Amino acid sequence: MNVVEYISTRGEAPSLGFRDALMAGLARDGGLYVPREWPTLTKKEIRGLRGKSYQEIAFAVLSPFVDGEIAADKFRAMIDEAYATFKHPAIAPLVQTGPNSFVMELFHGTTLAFKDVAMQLLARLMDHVLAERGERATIVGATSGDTGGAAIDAFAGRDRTDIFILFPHGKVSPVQQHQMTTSKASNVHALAIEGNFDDCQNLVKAMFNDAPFRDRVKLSGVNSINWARIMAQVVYYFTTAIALGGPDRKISFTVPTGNFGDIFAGYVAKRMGLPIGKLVVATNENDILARTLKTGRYEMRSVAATTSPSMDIQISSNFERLLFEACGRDPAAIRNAMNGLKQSGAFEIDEETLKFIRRDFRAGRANEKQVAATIRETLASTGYLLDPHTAVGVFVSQKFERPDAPMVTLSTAHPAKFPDAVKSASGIDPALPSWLADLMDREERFDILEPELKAVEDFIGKHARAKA
Ligand SMILES: Cc1ncc(COP(=O)(O)O)c(C=O)c1O
Ligand SMILES: N[C@@H](CCOP(=O)(O)O)C(=O)O
Repeated sequence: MNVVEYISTRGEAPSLGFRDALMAGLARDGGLYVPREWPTLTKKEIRGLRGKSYQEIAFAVLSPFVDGEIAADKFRAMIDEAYATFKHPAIAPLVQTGPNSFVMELFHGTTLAFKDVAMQLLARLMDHVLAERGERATIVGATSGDTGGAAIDAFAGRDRTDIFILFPHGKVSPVQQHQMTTSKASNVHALAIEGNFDDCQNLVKAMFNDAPFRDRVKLSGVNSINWARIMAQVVYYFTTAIALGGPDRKISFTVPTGNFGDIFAGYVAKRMGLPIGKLVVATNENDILARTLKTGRYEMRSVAATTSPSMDIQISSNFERLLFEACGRDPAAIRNAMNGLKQSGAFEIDEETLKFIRRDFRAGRANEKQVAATIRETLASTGYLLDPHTAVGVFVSQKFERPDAPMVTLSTAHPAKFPDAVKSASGIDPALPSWLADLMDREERFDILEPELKAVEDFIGKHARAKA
């Protein structure tokens, strides 16, 4: 029996070991996998990580989750390979922007967004498990712009997988679109869906909930519904806190938030024993999470297009993982909440559960004017150029800075991914790095589909090479 078992938030799917949870993506009852118990590191063990490289810390923090299901030397080699693709030796370097404020740059991977950090490792983990089992898989993902590019980059040309990325047609930045549509690899399929990100994500979940289809094409997922995505994102909370004096000092983090995966990884770091002050949820005008923390009512509204399109999201998948924690891991409560969401687009959070959430989390929103002003003012005062998602974070973080705990805002994307918004706010046209310099001239290849499950399943069924 595994020491670390993964259980579904909805309580009606089998519990799994690490490799099966990795390949499953979404649980068969529609829930999300979490470890039955959180592994912990003592303060002494965390102190022991001081002076170690990102890769060494990743190995120490992640091994308890992998739980011996992948041989230690192989896992270590995957970590080294994954982070050798990064252009900065620190992987997630820190930049000081004020006396006690910092930006953690997560955009030094090949596709210039924080998604590369987890995706490069995920692709290697999946490849390893598929090779070991002599199997193939069909990978699906929904994207509001960044997950798609990172997944395509990480899986392109891998012969055990075909990857199908659903993105909202016309609602991602031109750079993001080209990152998804110009791959020459025959196992890559970019699907422009006539809808918004939530439609794409609903389609992905519907495919997982269609058991015959799921089994027929051997479906697996690369969104943060997949536990391994969250797990890999836990590492940079540790590296950053350690660099700033942790675990002997509490550090707070502000996270530009959409699907709640990145900030949930911060919560996991805290549960593992890392002293974290507050975790601040920063939303753009699509502020369902900020409203929820304030009112206790999770209520969907229509999605507004903003200059931070990757966060134009209403259904934050990973909020389900936090709710599961906050309600005492009661799967029936999660099933009720999710049924409410499906039927009426809303659910209420009871007082106790809300109190639990508010103990660790704070939330705020930035409107479009505030985002542009933050880009402009940060450039003027520090010479540092923010992308619009990071600007949402920096704006919100200012409300929660305290003299007793350094505040770190996660910089989730490079400004060159969103040149129009950055130029209009700052006058600067940020250049793409050398390996992407000709990106916008590369030939595009994508298919356009209606947001209908049958159309998407038919397309995938026709092109996927994994067959039961
Ligand atoms: C640039 C950027 N910032 C922030 C987010 C929000 O992250 P999360 O969905 O993990 O909350 C996303 C998308 O997920 C993103 O692409
Ligand atoms: N902002 C994301 C949305 C999907 O998030 P994920 O973390 O669940 O993959 C994107 O850029 O696609």
